[in-house]
Amino acid sequence: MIVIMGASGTGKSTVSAYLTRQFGIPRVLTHTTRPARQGEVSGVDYYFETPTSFTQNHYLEAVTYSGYQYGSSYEGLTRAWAQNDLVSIILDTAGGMTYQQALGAQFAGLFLTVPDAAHLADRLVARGDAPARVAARLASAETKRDLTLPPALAPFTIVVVNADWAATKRALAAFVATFTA
Ligand SMILES: Nc1ncnc2c1ncn2[C@@H]1O[C@H](COP(=O)(O)OP(=O)(O)OP(=O)(O)O)[C@@H](O)[C@H]1O
Ligand SMILES: Nc1nc2c(ncn2[C@@H]2O[C@H](COP(=O)(O)O)[C@@H](O)[C@H]2O)c(=O)[nH]1
Repeated sequence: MIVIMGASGTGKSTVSAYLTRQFGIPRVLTHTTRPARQGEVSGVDYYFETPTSFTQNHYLEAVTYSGYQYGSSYEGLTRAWAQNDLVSIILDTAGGMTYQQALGAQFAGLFLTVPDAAHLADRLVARGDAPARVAARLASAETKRDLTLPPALAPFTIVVVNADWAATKRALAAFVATFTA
C-alpha cells in the first residue's frame, strides 16, 4: 500500500489522481466530517459524513485534523483492494504511523514536501479554498506537524519534493517501478 502523506497543499490528491490515471493504482476512499470543497463528490473524493454517520463505519484508524474527523474504514480498504493489489491512501502522519505498524513490509510511504512552505497558501487559494479557511488550516497544529516526516517513518518512506511537476512524475515512475520489477 502506497501511503501518501504531507502537509496541506503539498499535492497529495494531485499525486494520488496521477497514480490512478497513469498506473491504474486506485485510492482507498476515507471518511470525513469536513464539508465538501467545491467540486468534491461523496464516494469519489471522500465519503462525506455527519458526526453521527461517521460513527457507523468500522475504522482501522481515525484522527481529528484541523477540527474535523477523518477515518479509514475496513469497508473502504476492501473496495479498493477488490480493484487492485497495489492501492494508495492519503493519510496524515499520525495515520501513517498506525498503518506502518499495521502493515509492516506492505507499507510504502510517499511523503510530499515543497521547497518553501510559504507557497502552500497560494496553492490552496488557487485551488479555490476560501482565504479564511486556508489560514485556519495552515495554522493548525496538524498541518505544522505534517510539514516534517516523522523520523520513525523515514526507513519506509520516500520523500518527493513536489515543485516541478515533470520532476515529480519522474520520481513517481521510479517509485512505482519498484513494485512491478
Ligand atoms: N507540482 C505542483 N506545482 C504547482 N501546483 C501544484 C503542484 N502539485 C499540485 N499543485 C496544486 O496545488 C494545489 C493543492 O494540491 P492538492 O489538492 O493535491 O494538495 P493536498 O496535499 O491534497 O492538499 P489538502 O491536504 O489540503 O487536501 C492544487 O491546486 C494542485 O493543482
Ligand atoms: N489519519 C487519517 N488521515 C486522513 C484520512 N483521510 C484524510 N486524511 C488526512 O487528513 C488531512 C486533511 O485532509 P483534507 O482533505 O481535509 O485536506 C490530510 O493530511 C489527509 O491526508 C484518514 O482516513 N485517516
